[in-house]
Amino acid sequence: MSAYRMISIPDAQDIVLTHTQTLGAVTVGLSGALGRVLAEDVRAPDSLPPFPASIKDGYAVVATDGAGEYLVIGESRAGQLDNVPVRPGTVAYITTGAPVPEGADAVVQVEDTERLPSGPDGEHRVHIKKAAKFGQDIRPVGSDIAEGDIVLKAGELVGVAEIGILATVGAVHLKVHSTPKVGVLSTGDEVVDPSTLPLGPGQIRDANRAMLLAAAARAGAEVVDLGVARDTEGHLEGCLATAIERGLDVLVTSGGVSMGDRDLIKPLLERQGTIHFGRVRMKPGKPLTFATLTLQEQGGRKMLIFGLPGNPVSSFVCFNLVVLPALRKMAGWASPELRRVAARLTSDLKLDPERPEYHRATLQWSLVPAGTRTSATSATAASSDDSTSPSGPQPQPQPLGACELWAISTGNQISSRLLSARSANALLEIPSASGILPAGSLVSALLIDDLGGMPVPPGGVATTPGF
Ligand SMILES: Nc1nc2c(c(=O)[nH]1)N[C@H]1C(S)=C(S)[C@@H](COP(=O)(O)OP(=O)(O)OC[C@H]3O[C@@H](n4cnc5c(N)ncnc54)[C@H](O)[C@@H]3O)O[C@H]1N2
Ligand code: MOO
Repeated sequence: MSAYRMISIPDAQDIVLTHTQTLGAVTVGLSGALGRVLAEDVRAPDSLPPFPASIKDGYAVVATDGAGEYLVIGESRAGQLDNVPVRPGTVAYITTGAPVPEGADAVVQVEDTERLPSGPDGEHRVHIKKAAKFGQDIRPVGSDIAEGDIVLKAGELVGVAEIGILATVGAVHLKVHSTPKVGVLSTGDEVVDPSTLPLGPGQIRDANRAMLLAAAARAGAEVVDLGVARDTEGHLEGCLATAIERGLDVLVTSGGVSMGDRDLIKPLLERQGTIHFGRVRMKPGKPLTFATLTLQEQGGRKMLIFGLPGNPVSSFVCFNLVVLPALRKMAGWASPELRRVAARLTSDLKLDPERPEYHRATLQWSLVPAGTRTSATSATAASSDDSTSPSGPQPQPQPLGACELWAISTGNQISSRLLSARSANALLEIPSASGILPAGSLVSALLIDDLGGMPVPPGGVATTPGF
């Protein structure tokens, strides 16, 4: 009988986030800001465009002049202009993005003009064929960004477009939240380096360390590979001491948290820190353990320790559900939880009467044609339980109907089978109950990957008319 009370998943997540502090701010250069959370508002020091700018290649004119033949008194090109004012009865050649010369109040695109032969004195003349409206094809000063505008707020995540926005406003030194330093340690005498070939008796290759290092790195963390701890108290203690010395914010271990006599993680954490929970009602991941260590010798700072179960899928699921939100909170995310969407099952799922299950699935967007009711039968017909060839409901021709996400199971969900996480972009939240959840049922799905890479259904996704 375990000494640890079994707690619910939301309680476990709350406990973790309560013990997680958002890290302070550091200054980084523009290219270092990608994926980071801003720690201060960013304002525009000047307007964009900084001058009235032409939207077209053409002629800068005085709108009230109307159509007719005009003298071209100069030109304004992006980056250089003649500084000759445009007076009524004259025009200036202008290129896209160039400053509209003083006196001009409209631009006529080159397609609505005809260049006339130069006169004997070499003067350029042009026939403006269409009268312009005041302000036509001119971007006024500050029409894209006004001076003093807050272009990005503290708490915003910097993505690719945000890098462009920051560059536009000249923000090349940025205050962003620090990202956590995360160490990953595997445990177990049977666990050997991935390069081992052939395997010795009883050995298995270390899948968790590489996977969890990758997961932490993708979450933006600075990662530290702590290797593999042998199943002895002494070696494990030594590994923990190294983790402390390395100044980690977070230590993630895998294995050694269950009920075996060589499952040494919980006893170690009990001796050196505080265990906040040691069992969670979830499948997979039941022995998930969370502890904090107060490091007196480092100013009393706290290190978070996640003892993930050794089964690779359990590690994968627990990382996503509890470690990732903690890393996000540390890095400044205001809402660090995984995002939920609704999806329909493409196949029946067997329910677990004891534990709610996080069923790995690949979400795929598809159309339900107008007038077609989603039913268990139609969904089952298109379902696949085979992780090697995910396929969903066939796309239907127009008209457009409801847009739905379909959840395609990755197959056998045993927690040793990491192939059940292959191509998974969601964890389906399947409540604990007896019996079968039929295909076509609507379930909630936690996103664990970018939906931009979701599979395209056989035959492609029907397009919107006009695209
Ligand atoms: N008597 C009980 N036994 C078990 C229980 C229980 O409640 N009572 N819970 C089971 C559940 S659920 C899980 S999950 C596992 C978790 O066990 P541990 O965290 O102690 O993990 P290990 O025993 O060290 O390893 C489990 C499994 O995973 C393999 N493994 C470990 N590390 C790695 C690695 N880095 N890469 C790849 N594979 C790894 C290991 O060889 C084992 O096969 O406990 C159940 N037992
Ligand atoms: O909870 Mo364990 O992670 O089922 O295999």
